[in-house]
Amino acid sequence: MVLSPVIRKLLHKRVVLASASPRRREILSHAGLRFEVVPSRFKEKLDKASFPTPYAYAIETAKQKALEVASRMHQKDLRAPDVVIGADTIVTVGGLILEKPVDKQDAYRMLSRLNGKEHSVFTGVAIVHCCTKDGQLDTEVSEFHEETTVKFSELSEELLWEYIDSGEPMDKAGGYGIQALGGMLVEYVHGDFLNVVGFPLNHFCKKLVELYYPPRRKDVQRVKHDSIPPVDTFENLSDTEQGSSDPAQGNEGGSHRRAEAGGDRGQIPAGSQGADSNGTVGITPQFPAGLLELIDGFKASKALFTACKLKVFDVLKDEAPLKAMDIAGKIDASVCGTERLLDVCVALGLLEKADRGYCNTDLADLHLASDGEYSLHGLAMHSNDHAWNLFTDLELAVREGANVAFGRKAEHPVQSKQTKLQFMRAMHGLTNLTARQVATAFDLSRFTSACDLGGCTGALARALTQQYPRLKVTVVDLPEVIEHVPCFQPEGRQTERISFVPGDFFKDDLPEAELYLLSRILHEWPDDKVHELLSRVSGSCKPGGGILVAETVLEENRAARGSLPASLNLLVRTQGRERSLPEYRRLLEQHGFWDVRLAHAGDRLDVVLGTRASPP
Ligand SMILES: Cc1cn([C@@H]2O[C@H](COP(=O)(O)OP(=O)(O)OP(=O)(O)O)[C@@H](O)[C@H]2O)c(=O)[nH]c1=O
Repeated sequence: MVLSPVIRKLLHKRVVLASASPRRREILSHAGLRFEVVPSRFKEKLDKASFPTPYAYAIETAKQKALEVASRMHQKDLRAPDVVIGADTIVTVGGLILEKPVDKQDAYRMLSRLNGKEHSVFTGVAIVHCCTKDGQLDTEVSEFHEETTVKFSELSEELLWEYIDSGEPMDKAGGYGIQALGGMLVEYVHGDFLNVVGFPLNHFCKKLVELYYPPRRKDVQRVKHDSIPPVDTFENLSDTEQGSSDPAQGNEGGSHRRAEAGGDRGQIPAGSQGADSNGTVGITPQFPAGLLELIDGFKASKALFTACKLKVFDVLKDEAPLKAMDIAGKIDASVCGTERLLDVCVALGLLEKADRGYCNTDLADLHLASDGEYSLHGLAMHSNDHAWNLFTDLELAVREGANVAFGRKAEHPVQSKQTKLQFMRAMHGLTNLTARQVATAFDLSRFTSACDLGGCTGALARALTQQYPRLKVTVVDLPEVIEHVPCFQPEGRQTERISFVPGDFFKDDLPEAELYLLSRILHEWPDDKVHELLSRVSGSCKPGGGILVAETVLEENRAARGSLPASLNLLVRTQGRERSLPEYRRLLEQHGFWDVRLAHAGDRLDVVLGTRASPP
């Protein structure tokens, strides 16, 4: 359960805690936050003397920890998380800053300094909002610190050494852990206890309120005291779109984000304030810009699809800058229509416009032109030509359920002749973007043979053979898919360790392999077919062999990161569905796989690995 709506603001973002501290992880997960943990590699050795105050040092260290993780993840995934949280806790006494002791003697020196005295514990926190623009990482840092005063009792040498010998002091600032044995050393605490433990949760929530519910202009005029509400009013904050839900887009937010259609989110629209007879200003809701963006979302998608279909990004990849008139000539379209479409693409961050004409952004060059390893042109076209039509029947699919919809409307993505190449293009681009992360989510070096069922163009097989020099991969897919595979072979990069076998994994014998791969396959099928397939895999897989399932795994409350629209996609198109980890675990265990583990493989994909147990 999440008590604070402001924590809920982060639930649909990819949040990363840049810390190895188990205490921070525990405090934040108890608060209901969902996040990944990526410990920072930033070395804590900034020059303390160069900071005006101890907390300035802690804040800077926290910031560097978070920025290191943001930039590492951005380099690795080509996309940074939405929010990275870094923290640093220090203890100060008599003008000295104490961090974690390096050995027992150091712990003794620290504890002796604290013995019988008051000291301060500071935690600096950095909340880094990230966005990727034209392939570059853009960050916006919010930071704060919290101070707590702690007094130690007079402690004997014997007690100090006994405490040191317990091993507790070694990974803790100041050489003690107030939450455990160290609590016995403490006479009193003034301030936030959790701040001493390593994370000032209360101040963190206040900071989020400040970021996610920026004060409206009229409130700023009327409220003289601190505009951040005390923590006991968090529950009163509405979770509807009151003001910016994204600090990087709010009034105080970063200039790096696009301006909102519909105006400044933090402003009250003209004419919406009314004074009553007492002269009190009435409360009018803020302009729901986020909601309008959602209502208009389909128009933005359609503009992107149309520009892809008309090959605008291909034209501009070959030759740029070009004026609207020249582009219109090349794509055989009207000048006025083309100009409007191009301007929308500029507003969507897909094109750039200068005096000399329009150019692709890096994003469009990389992903929206139809060639290139990481092109998503095929996916955009598949969405335009198929998903779009199916979604017009979403209401029907919701009313009647997937089973009914399947019989009447759905088609297997590769069954229709006209669509199979386009579908292959869509899958190829998408798989290329995630294949390396799937291949490296677990160490698969113990396997020497793998079979990729429904492996389509072999994009995952290629990443696997690149990663594991001993591995041979057999790709099984329908004959009409395999027939087109040569169109997708990157020149000069064929490998003898990949073979393609035409076949139907529901009917034909599965090739022998130590590891079976099912990437984005299981979600396509209803439960009975999933059982049928897993039982065939289980029958072919020898004890000790493995099964690797790449899917978007639903979080506990079924809200997967950014993948909810995809689950509707399955509803309108197939009888399949996304599943949670317990569901995958149960499925695999039912078919004789044990030690089922999960790893994330980037933004929208997870990997589940199971090992074939010996038959009883
Ligand atoms: C005073 C006190 C500190 N701590 C721990 O001390 C570490 C501080 O070190 P840090 O450098 O801020 O963090 P880290 O553990 O190195 O992790 P990282 O964030 O990766 O740098 C954190 O763990 C805190 O909980 C306690 O557990 N209890 C206490 O009473």
